[in-house]
Amino acid sequence: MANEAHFLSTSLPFLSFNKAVLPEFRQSKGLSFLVNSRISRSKQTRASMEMRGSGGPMTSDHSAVKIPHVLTVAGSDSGAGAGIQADLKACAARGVYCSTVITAVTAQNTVGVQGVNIVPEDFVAEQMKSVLSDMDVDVVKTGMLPSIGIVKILHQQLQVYPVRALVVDPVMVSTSGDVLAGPSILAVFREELLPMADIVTPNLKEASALLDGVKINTVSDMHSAAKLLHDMGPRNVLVKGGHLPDSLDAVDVFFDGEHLYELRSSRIKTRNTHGTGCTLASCIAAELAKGSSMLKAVKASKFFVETALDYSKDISIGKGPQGPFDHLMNLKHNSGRQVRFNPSDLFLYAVTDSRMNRKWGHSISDAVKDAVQGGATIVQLREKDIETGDFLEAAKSCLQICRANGIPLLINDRIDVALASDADGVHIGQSDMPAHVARSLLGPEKIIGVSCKTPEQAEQAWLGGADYIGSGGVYPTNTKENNRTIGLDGLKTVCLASKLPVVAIGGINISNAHAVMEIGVPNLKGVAVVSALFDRECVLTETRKLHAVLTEATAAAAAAAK
Ligand SMILES: Cc1ncc(COP(=O)(O)OP(=O)(O)O)c(N)n1
Ligand SMILES: Cc1ncsc1CCOP(=O)(O)O
Ligand SMILES: [Mg+2]
Repeated sequence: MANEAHFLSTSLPFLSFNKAVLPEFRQSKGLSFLVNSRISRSKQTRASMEMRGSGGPMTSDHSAVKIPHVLTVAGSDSGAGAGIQADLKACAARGVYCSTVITAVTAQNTVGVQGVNIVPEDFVAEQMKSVLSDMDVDVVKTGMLPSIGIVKILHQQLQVYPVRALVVDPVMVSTSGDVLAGPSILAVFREELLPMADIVTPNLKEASALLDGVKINTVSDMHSAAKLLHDMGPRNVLVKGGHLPDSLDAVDVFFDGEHLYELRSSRIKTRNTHGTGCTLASCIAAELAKGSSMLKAVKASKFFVETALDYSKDISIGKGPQGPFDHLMNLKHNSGRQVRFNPSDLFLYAVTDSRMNRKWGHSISDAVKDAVQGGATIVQLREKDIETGDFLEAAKSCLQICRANGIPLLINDRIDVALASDADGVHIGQSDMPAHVARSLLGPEKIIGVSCKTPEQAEQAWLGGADYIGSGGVYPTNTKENNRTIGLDGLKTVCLASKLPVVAIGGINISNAHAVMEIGVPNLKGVAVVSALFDRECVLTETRKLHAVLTEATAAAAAAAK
């Protein structure tokens, strides 16, 4: 294995630069030559392919699970902000398998591109064949295609091994301004690559280059460019306006041949934008591989990039002007988090209601004290009709009770009250500010819960950095007006789609809590209740009863799972 892993060497030149593009690359000093260790590699690959083809153990495994698969055909970025490395991270973040065909190896960092070494065309072809002949690729995404021959190879291979979609990011210039595919390649991009593409995603410079230098300075110019590019053959066009002068928003123009859409998102002020184009295209490919429509894939990808940029705006990697960002959004979101949220805290989630407390003559802090003593594992103050000052005072006194009992206290809707009282977090709904904005305001250590009725909302909550979701109304309720009931089936659908732990809410009480917990989905961690605890004379007794029911239900579920 050691000799096979030996890929870089100083002896044999693997390839000289392609003559057509040579002048456009900056020559680097002391470039390593790629050495040919192909013979033993390809033998091994062929051997394993033959084994699969002959119906060996791999092909007879009927229980195998198909995972959405993107193949990226792109260049390697040693700084790992863009290129193949960005594609791998983006696909991983979107839950999709990503295989790779490397077209060029670049030496680059946050300062710029110091060197480029193109992989020989026959070896690009060999990589492509290895993957496409063996693996069930759904979508191919292209990035840096540095020679005419490589574009032609892609064309041929996709004839032999058709895939569901081709996403073309027509990479020509890096974010640092270095040329990655020069003018000589434009003709083959126009004539062979674009007609094959299901979507092409140029930035303004690339769109202009593909359109013979036409000026694109306004959103209206972007509309015209999208239409002209569409005439070249791709099924869809996304012209990215990230570099549009004088624009407060980041506006992209999407054209599907019929309708033009302006897709806007807030412009994030950060130096960490290296690799956004690669990431966006990979994310679109990943969403298509999962079965999304094109417009939905584009919108989800734009939101993903915006969220990742927002999370990563303050990270510092490298000394140059263009830093990479954190695709997995962990550097800020998770690491350094001192008190990590424990999903089992969702077990018996008590949500207060001032109207009910008034009805029974309970103060908020007495009601919370009783719920905590009765076994509540987390408390949310949902005070819809009190003054801000009173809310803050209530939050401070309830916080003392909860802290003394080691129980988190969350504030419903009011991020300002959560910040001012130093509560443990917030619970926000779909009409409140997005989770990622709440996360920016609250920082990495606070708990954020989001109400979700659909798998899509659950995905957005996860992307936005939420810790859990609340899903319901499971049953009809009088506590929240005009609230759609999703039933046990709706709850189960959301739980199965959610990457976050879930607490069920809406009309849950001691008679039906067992049925809720019985749906048997591991990330359903508990129930959130208002009236079953607080619209009662004795909060302590009711909480104890519900705790007992939940304990019984969980024990029964554990026994059934054995
Ligand atoms: C745990 C939990 N889940 C859902 C909700 C509902 O929040 P929201 O949709 O914002 O509605 P209001 O509670 O604000 O009326 C919740 N509060 N807690
Ligand atoms: C706040 C909320 N969100 C969805 S249903 C609901 C009300 C739950 O109250 P109850 O437990 O009294 O039905
Ligand atoms: Mg709310």
